[in-house]
Amino acid sequence: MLEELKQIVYEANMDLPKYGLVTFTWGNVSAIDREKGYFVIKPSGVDYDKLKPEDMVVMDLEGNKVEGKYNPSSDTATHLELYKAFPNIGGVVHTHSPWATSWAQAGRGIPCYGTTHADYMYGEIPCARCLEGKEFDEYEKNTGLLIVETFKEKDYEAVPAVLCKNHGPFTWGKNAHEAVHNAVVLEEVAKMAARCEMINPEVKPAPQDLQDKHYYRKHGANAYYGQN
Ligand SMILES: O=C(CO)[C@@H](O)[C@H](O)COP(=O)(O)O
Repeated sequence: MLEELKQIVYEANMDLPKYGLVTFTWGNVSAIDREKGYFVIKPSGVDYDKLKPEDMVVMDLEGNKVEGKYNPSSDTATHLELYKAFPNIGGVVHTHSPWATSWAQAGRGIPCYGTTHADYMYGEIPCARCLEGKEFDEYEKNTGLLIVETFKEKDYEAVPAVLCKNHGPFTWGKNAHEAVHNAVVLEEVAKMAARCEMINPEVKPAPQDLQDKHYYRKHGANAYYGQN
């Protein structure tokens, strides 16, 4: 079942080590078929160099495993909450990519310091707070709900990325390939922003007109946040 989507998710997962976003098994990609009501995700704890397309795990939208010899990724419940809350996304990525994870561990969102950031993400990339107390009882589900809460006043399509404090980044897109692309962009932007602050600790975000111009030029007339 869903063999084509398994192949897509397998290839997207293999892009994570290809772009230097993961070490060992520290990451996962999924994609959803909303018409069929299933999503496909990487299996938990399987080394990337041993992964095969047929190893991908098929889940329903209640979080039940439908097909697959392995357990689904430990972050599956987070992916599911994002699919439920963000209707226009088709793929989700989670990694521990070093620069984005460093911002997450520092508990800071990433300001927009330049055009590379502005071309892909509108304004600051937020850092969601860390879970507390009993919230850890349903860790992965509540991580997803916390991301959704963080985007209550933000356009998830204009900022397809979030940092989870003391954990790491999640990105999304209209499909798995775009979600991986956004994960690569996030890591590069996180690296540049950290170095920018090292070079000039007084640095300020890029002028709003520059941010608007670059985001608008790439995403079209209705792209400005809040002007749709
Ligand atoms: O955040 C974590 C663990 O801290 C997970 O993302 C793992 O790094 C990947 O887990 P699997 O996808 O292999 O279950």
